[in-house]
Amino acid sequence: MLEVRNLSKSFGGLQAVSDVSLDVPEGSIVGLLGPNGAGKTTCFTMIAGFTKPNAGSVTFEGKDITGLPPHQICARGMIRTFQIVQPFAGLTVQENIAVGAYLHHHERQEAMALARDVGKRLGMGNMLDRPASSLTIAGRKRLELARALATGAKLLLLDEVMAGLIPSEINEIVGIIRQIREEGHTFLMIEHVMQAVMSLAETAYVLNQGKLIAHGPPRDLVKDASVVEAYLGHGAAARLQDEHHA
Ligand SMILES: Nc1ncnc2c1ncn2[C@@H]1O[C@H](COP(=O)(O)OP(=O)(O)OP(=O)(O)O)[C@@H](O)[C@H]1O
Repeated sequence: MLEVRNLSKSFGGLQAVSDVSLDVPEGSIVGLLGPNGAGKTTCFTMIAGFTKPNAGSVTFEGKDITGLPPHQICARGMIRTFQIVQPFAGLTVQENIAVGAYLHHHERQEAMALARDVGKRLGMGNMLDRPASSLTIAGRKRLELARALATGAKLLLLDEVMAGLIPSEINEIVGIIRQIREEGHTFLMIEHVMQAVMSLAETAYVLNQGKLIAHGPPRDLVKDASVVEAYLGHGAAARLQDEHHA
């Protein structure tokens, strides 16, 4: 569904993303992992059209979308969410979800009806009339997912949707993502919460210093020496092995 080929981006002298290629098959959940500053968000901004790559291509459902602006990419069915959710504080939850629905439904009544349906599907039925400013962080994360779904997106790029949540809230969002996937959606997710990646993603790509260093099932990646070293520093894999044998 999504094919990223040889994507690169530099900021001044800093090579933030270097020759990254990845695939997201339809119906899958794919993780994008890596330590802070690895280049994950920069990849997202290029895939979703917020930043133009210096080189490489992005193909969505067989069509080249490299360099298209975000609203055109969104209209084709791919949307990104943001780590820090900033709803329109003066609007209700339903009105906030409707902001997404307006992409394909220009009549207020239709957009609001779709927003109500999506909100209910995501367990927000009893909060629709509340001001968005009253939502907890977990509520805001649900709202962000609901607004993304209301655009009619088929592929969702989730940027650290679990960040700032307590374990019970993480479990709730994991359940919601599973449900959305079963409804036929596809995900590429940046995520630091390994418990969530392990239980959701079939496969994940690991970036370090802008380059892809590994990819495969998350269960294998956490045992991969290059991945352990990227997160914990040079020599960490050997030290962990020694401690394990001691
Ligand atoms: N607009 C920008 N201008 C200059 N440098 C940037 C810009 N955006 C990102 N960078 C740099 O590019 C590198 C990759 O950043 P990026 O935000 O993509 O990493 P990340 O993997 O998403 O990190 P985190 O997990 O901390 O969000 C970092 O060194 C960052 O400082």
